[in-house]
Amino acid sequence: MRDNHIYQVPLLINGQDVTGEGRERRPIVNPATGETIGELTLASVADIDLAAETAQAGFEEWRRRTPLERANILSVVALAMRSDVERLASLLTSEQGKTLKEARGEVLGSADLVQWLGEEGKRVYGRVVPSRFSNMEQLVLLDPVGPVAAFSAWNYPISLAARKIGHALAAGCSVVIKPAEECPSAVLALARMFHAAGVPPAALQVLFGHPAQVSERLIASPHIRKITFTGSTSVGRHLATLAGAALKKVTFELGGHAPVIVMDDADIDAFVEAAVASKYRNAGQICTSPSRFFVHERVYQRTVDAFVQRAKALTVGNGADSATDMGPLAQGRRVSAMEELTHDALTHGGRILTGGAGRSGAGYFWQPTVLADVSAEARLMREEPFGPVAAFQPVASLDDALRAANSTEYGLAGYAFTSTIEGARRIQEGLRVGILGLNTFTPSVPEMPFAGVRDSGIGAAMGYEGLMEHMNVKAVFRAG
Ligand SMILES: NC(=O)c1ccc[n+]([C@@H]2O[C@H](COP(=O)([O-])OP(=O)(O)OC[C@H]3O[C@@H](n4cnc5c(N)ncnc54)[C@H](O)[C@@H]3O)[C@@H](O)[C@H]2O)c1
Ligand SMILES: O=S(=O)(O)c1ccc(CO)cc1
Repeated sequence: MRDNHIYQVPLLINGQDVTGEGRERRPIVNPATGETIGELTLASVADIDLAAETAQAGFEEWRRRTPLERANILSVVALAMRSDVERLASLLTSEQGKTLKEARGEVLGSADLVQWLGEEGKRVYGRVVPSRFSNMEQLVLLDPVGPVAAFSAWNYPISLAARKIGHALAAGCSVVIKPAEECPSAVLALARMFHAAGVPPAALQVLFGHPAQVSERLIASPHIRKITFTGSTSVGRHLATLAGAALKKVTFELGGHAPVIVMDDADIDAFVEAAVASKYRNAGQICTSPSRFFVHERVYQRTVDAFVQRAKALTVGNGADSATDMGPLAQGRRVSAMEELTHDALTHGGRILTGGAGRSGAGYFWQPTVLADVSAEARLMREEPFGPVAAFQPVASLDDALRAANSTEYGLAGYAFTSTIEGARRIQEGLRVGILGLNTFTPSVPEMPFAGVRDSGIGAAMGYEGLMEHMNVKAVFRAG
């Protein structure tokens, strides 16, 4: 007999809840307590194939809507998200672990994004190119690329799903999304809001399953024309191989290991306040999280001391508790990763100044951690921690800082704090990243592209550039 308190989460194929007999299920766990709170249905191979085939029909229907109609529907979705913010936020907190305040911010930011994408979809113009031939017009038309297979991650379940679904629908594409199995409920609720607002059931479907099986099957499907993925670089590399073999367009938003350069002319107090808030946001589980701090030796000790003092003041606990500043990590395996990286940093000469341990009792907790003097050989300086661990290293000059910052293959976000124009200009030119914050840790906004370089991604999300990733160009020569 099933426990009545454990809820069921279905797949959503062509507008129908799919939970039926014979399908595998997996538990949904609250990371703050370790308790099973729900159960998720996993797609069969037949479910995956049906979703892909249905997406083709959904595309034919959705692409015929005008950009204005599509924008109006997305605007209704944004309103629904805002008015249901408390329900969505509490689903995020109970399945992902983040604080309710962070969860509300995620929902409201995602609503803004969905609305902005719909609006921007009205401005995806083609071009008239002056012709070199008389009696002929040369036009560049933009067509939606077709059904999209989207894979989103567990750190920002609503935000990442809203990005994937919002881009595809605003561009006129249909989408099959496979969100993270760990935190499914808020994304399913979001998908239902799109349908309620007027998106045809076949144009947006939600699959959960065995990730490798779902991606292999969808990427190979003749109906799917584009792949978009957010997750680790290693999985991205694997999906890139599959997409390459099938000649499908891709957008990949992968890992990052953001360097932070702090020069001796920076406003240290302002830096520390912003840096601690940014480092421990979402328990450090953000691809743009600042993680390697290269601080000029003249202000190193002062900076580290002030950072540690603020980090120690954070209250760690269940995200549902209003006193909590930082919730648990999303899964037990993230705690193991923090243990391994911290231990390795210590064996490479690093010093723990605060944190460095979990919490006794249930739940996947790891204290806000600061490590000083971590050597370049430590894994922590080369591998993305994706958790609440900050590593500090002193540097003697801006050249040294840039060299250290550019020493990994990642290239997502980077940050630098300096008060000189000359320093800012050298950093702008020298830091190998796709997103640069100068004297700020401002997170992503809808109107700016979000794009990693090197091992951090291919293509862009958000901004005009994100929509263009979902379009094909058609060159038309019209004679007569
Ligand atoms: N860029 C981001 O926003 C982001 C988000 C989450 C995780 N990560 C990365 O993930 C690492 C740790 O998390 P993880 O171990 O869960 O990473 P992961 O790459 O294994 O998983 C991330 C997401 O990808 C999905 N996934 C995994 N294998 C897949 C496959 N073969 N096909 C399709 N989807 C697949 C998972 O369901 C999960 O939601 C971190 O080090 C970080 O680099 C990055
Ligand atoms: O909260 S945001 O800064 O918008 C943000 C950035 C990146 C990601 C992907 O990890 C999620 C949220």
